[in-house]
Amino acid sequence: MAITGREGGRVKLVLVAAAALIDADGRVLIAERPAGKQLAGLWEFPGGKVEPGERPEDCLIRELAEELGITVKEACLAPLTFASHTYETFQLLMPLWICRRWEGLVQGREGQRLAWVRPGKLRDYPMPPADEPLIPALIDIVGAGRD
Ligand SMILES: Nc1nc2c([nH]c(=O)n2[C@@H]2O[C@H](COP(=O)(O)OP(=O)(O)OP(=O)(O)O)[C@@H](O)[C@H]2O)c(=O)[nH]1
Ligand SMILES: [Mg+2]
Repeated sequence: MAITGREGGRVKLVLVAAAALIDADGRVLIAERPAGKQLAGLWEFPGGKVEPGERPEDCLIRELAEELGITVKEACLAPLTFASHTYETFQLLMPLWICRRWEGLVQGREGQRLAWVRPGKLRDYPMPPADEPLIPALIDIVGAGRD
């Protein structure tokens, strides 16, 4: 049988590379999607769409520089888990890497608000539906946090 989407039609697959940056206190960085973008106001992991012909790791390093102003070495990215979520108009496939080392100061380069959050508190921040299933993997690897 042919591979079909939820409606029985063809599915548009969108590949997004994302990172969970972890600080020395075991907090995870999330960023608020700016007004005007799809899913505005929701908190997400930094990252973005993989361009045609681009390696996902190169995409993530590029997006972390563009969005946060930091330099990340590929050796400092470890695969953690992935999201596969059926949105109305596309199928999101989003590998999530964990990163504990980077160069530079993390800043919201695109005007987005940032928050460093203990994994056990991530549910206090509204996230895209694709992201909720990723939280247990973060709690497993980092711990829920003290408070
Ligand atoms: N970066 C990121 N995108 C996510 C997450 N969860 C999630 O559903 N998405 C979706 O994945 C897609 C990636 O979008 P993006 O806006 O980050 O892509 P981008 O950085 O390349 O921006 P652009 O397309 O505006 O240039 C969006 O449809 C977004 O809603 C997440 O945790 N992080
Ligand atoms: Mg992005």
